Amino acid sequence: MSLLRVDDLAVEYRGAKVVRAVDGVSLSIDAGEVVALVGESGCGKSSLARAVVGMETPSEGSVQYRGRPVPTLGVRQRSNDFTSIQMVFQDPNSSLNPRIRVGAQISEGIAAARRRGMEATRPEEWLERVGLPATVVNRYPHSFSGGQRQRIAIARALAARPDLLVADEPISALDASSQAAVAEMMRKLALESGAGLLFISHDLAVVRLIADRTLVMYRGRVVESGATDAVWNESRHPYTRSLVAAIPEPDGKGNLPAAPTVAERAAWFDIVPEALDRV
Ligand SMILES: Nc1ncnc2c1ncn2[C@@H]1O[C@H](COP(=O)(O)OP(=O)(O)OP(=O)(O)O)[C@@H](O)[C@H]1O
Repeated sequence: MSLLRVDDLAVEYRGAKVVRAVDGVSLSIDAGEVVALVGESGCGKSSLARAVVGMETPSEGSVQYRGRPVPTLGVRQRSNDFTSIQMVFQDPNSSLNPRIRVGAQISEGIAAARRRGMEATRPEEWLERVGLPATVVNRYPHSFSGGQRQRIAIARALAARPDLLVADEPISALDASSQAAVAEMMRKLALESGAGLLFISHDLAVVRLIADRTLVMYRGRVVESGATDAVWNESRHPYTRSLVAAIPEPDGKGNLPAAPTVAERAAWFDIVPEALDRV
């Protein structure tokens, strides 16, 4: 059974006119798998993510987590079963409480894991895992940079020991130099705990670095999906080809590069593989 299964999902917003933001999307994610959802702004990625975590009610179709329908958010928060789904948003300020010390916020995640019978961990451990010193545990969010705050939001989500982590544009608010490293860190930490990761981004270059499978979304529909390297090297849909073509070509001849190795990917982003262990 898949960890997450989305079947023929539609999400509509009803105002003066009906906006069909997600239009018949199906996907599945297994434990230990990183699946990326890419597409331009407004194509429906956030609407899909919100439906996956129960923040949006499907107009059609279904979202099943471990074979059961995902309940709406209020019900989910009261049910220990569903604290095993965590979400990281683009803007860490929307998920961190400015009046609570970061260590206490990470402890909320730890408490959620404890309620599901997981062993106790300390907030300092999670800070160190996301590349921050344990000594910052008693500071408030305002004393950190935007990038550091996002690391704290990721630490809090991971401290809840999720089986499924849904990350909606988690790196787009970070400065360019740390985007790839934070994305790689999320992959590493999610997989270390055996979780599945749905990584949403408009940036195919970073997705190429971390995702096992990629789905390309265009105007509410998935127009292409498959192993990331196949989507990269053998994309069929013109929209995917335009996304791929927008990324600088390493060979300079207009040919798509062959599937890169992990070391090549790391080099492409100027990451020393050892450095990935430190972020
Ligand atoms: N609450 C809402 N009410 C009405 N329309 C909405 C609402 N939320 C999103 N939409 C519309 O649904 C469509 C998809 O939006 P969505 O935010 O899901 O896309 P996205 O790919 O995540 O874009 P972005 O990367 O800019 O967040 C857009 O046309 C958007 O204007």
